[in-house]
Amino acid sequence: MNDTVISAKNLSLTFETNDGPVHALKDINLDIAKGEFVSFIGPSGCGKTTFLRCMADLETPTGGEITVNGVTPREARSSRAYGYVFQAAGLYPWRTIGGNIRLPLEIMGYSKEDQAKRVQQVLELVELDGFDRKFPWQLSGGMQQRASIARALAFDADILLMDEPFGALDEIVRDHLNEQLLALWARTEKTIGFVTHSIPEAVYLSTKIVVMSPRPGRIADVIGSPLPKERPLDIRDSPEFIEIAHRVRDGLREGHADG
Ligand SMILES: Nc1ncnc2c1ncn2[C@@H]1O[C@H](COP(=O)(O)OP(=O)(O)OP(=O)(O)O)[C@@H](O)[C@H]1O
Repeated sequence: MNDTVISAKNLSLTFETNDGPVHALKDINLDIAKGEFVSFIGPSGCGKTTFLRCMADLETPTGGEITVNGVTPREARSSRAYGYVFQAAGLYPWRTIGGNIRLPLEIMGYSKEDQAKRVQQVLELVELDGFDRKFPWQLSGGMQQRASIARALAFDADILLMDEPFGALDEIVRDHLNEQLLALWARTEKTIGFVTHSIPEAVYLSTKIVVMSPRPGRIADVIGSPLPKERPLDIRDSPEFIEIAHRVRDGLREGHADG
């Protein structure tokens, strides 16, 4: 059985700018299997966001190939294969939390009844039940980010692409959201692509960590995690965790040395 969900082969993307070409991605080869939690980590400008945007059909590669569920990102997008969570929660302030989550469902033409059912389901998944009538500004930053995850989950896509969703939050809130995201992933068995700058976050969440390096943006190391699926927060003190974190750090250092 072929369970590859995302496959990049010699994927490249060069932006033509006034200052000359920027090689945001060069010869990226990576397969992501169904149900994996894959983090992308690397210094600013190494192409993490660009890679995620290529998967989501928000950017067009200039070389190589990328498929999502065996088809082009464009086709996958029109079959609603993925939900996308941006760095900032990006909720509309004039819509309630329920209204924000409902928006993609309205656009997709779900019935009113189905919309209400799905909003309720995803609010429960992110532990925000009861908050559907609140406005975004009535919620904390962490709750807003959860609402934005709920919005990406609303149409039940199998793939969730998340671009540094917790970057702006303090560490305690982030820890809590990391735990909740892992629980949600375990429950829903979705395939997740996750951009982060944090080594502990990448190691805690992932089944696979992709270390990237800049100029040109490329993959420096791919680290499979031997950690069990069940991960209490204190797993971060275990020797296995610390060993993977070291390897990620080494990969990041090598990338910097090249630059
Ligand atoms: N639309 C664009 N036009 C020109 N250059 C771009 C564009 N988008 C990204 N880049 C450049 O491509 C490179 C990769 O950018 P990208 O945002 O993917 O990096 P990143 O690893 O996600 O960075 P960060 O961690 O800061 O978010 C950078 O040099 C960036 O300046």
